[in-house]
Amino acid sequence: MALENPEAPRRTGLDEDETDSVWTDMIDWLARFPGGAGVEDKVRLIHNEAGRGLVARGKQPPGTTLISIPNAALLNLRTLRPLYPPAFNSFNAVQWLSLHIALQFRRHLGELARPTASLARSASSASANGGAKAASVKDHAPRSQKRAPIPQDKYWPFLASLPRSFPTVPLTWSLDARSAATLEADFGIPPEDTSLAHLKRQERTASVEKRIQHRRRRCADLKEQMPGAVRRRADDLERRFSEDWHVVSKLWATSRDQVDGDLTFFDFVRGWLNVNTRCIYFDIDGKRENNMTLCPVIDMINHSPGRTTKPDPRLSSLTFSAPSNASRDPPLDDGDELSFQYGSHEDAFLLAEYGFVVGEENVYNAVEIDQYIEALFDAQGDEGDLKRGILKDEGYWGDMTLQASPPAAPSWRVLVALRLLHHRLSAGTSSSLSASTLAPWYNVVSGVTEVVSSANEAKVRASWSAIAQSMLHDAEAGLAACDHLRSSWLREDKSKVGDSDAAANVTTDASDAGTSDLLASLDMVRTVWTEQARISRAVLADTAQKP
Ligand SMILES: C[S@@+](CC[C@H](N)C(=O)[O-])C[C@H]1O[C@@H](n2cnc3c(N)ncnc32)[C@H](O)[C@@H]1O
Repeated sequence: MALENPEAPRRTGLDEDETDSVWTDMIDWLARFPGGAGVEDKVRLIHNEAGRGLVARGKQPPGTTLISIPNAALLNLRTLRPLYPPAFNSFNAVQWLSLHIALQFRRHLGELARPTASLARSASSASANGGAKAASVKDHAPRSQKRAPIPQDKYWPFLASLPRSFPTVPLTWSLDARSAATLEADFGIPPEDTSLAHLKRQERTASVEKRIQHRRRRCADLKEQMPGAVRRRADDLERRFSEDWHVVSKLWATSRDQVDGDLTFFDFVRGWLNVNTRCIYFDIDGKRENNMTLCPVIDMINHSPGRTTKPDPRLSSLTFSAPSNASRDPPLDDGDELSFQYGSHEDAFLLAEYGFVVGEENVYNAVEIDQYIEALFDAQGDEGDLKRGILKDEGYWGDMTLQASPPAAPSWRVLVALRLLHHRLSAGTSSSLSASTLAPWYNVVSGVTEVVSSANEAKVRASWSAIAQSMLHDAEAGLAACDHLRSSWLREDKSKVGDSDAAANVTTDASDAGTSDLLASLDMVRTVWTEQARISRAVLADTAQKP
């Protein structure tokens, strides 16, 4: 769970008609809580390239409280615990919230099929400019709710507003790229899982099977185009997801008779991605990892890099206010979108965790060069290993980047590593090092001197410039591969539309094939490559200017 920045929330997007009724129901439900009325007095819901968002109703004076959601309407460990038997107490917040959403989706919505759900929805989910609304609630009509309510239904009017698919999140590509049998094996899904059984049935249904195969291929293509930094983060997210699924499904297997409901793998995926993209830091006096909450309405606020205004927990509510006089965030005029910074995150992180990118405006964008630097140390053999150990001991190993924001340059950590790399040790010192051998380097690290030596500095510069060149080369190859893939998808879709035109009563077309969400995803991957190229070029240009 990406909670290193306490202010981080997470994601969504819907079709307008459906959203509006779901939104109205949620606002009515909130009004039943003491302090929960008047949510729409100062804000209103909009739909834009980020999915849904909130804008100010009228000019809002600095510091005005715009939204105030009572603590009782927040969904977190504190409010969830009373709804479940003690057997579930061992769950952490992510696991419990994900399970709860999964059970509620299944109970109120029934089968949320994968991947045809995203196929059916995808055409309307991506905006004309190539952005993708994160998800839709229109995937499935709600089941009629004739059954008697159970305690766990308490938050349904809020949960009904949550997205049910996350087409631009790499975890979705990774799952959609696999067959039911592979998923079953990879995630230890029990054979009786109804969502997997549904997918297996679809795989055997001639009319759907082709589209599933088609999407599977494209998702595999998308995965292949991911830059290393996205891949690393996406792998990490998948590992966290998988661990939570195992913990929850294991306990569920022995305690399912204590709670009304059916847990399925794909519902859990949706629950987990909602938690990961929408939770807001909120202190419930628990372990740090559990200090998080889902929060109606405030979870509709989108991300803007650099904003300092954040959701603000008060004694009995979670609030969001117009930027204060002291803030450098722009004041809110009528129709201006509310936003805050989910964290100081680069696009690779935003894509892997939340399914969107910002592009050039993201001041945190940087190019990861750990692998390249590691290779340079490897090439020095024992001496390189020794130096790597020193960097680790001193806390300088890893997280080495080329940075865009000004001036474009390698990070301090890169300089520290490269200065040590090029500070050659005399023969025989590779097993034991005296302080004096390393003194010139330590002097630079501690700021006593600026460079180890001019010769060392020249080699350092040559290294980083070679690395930037290599990163630029990789980025250009990545961009070309994305463009090639895009053209081949479009060509393939065009020929499909032609085929279906020819066979007049065949309904399959490009939109059915889920083209727009995949294209939007590809554009996001492309943006990360574009940023890598831009930053590498800027570093090279800056290097060239220096004597
Ligand atoms: C907390 S929700 C915000 C509300 C969301 N837009 C919705 O429709 O429910 C976070 C999600 O919104 C979308 N999002 C947030 N900020 C964005 C941005 N600057 N650009 C594009 N999408 C954004 C992403 O899908 C993200 O995962």
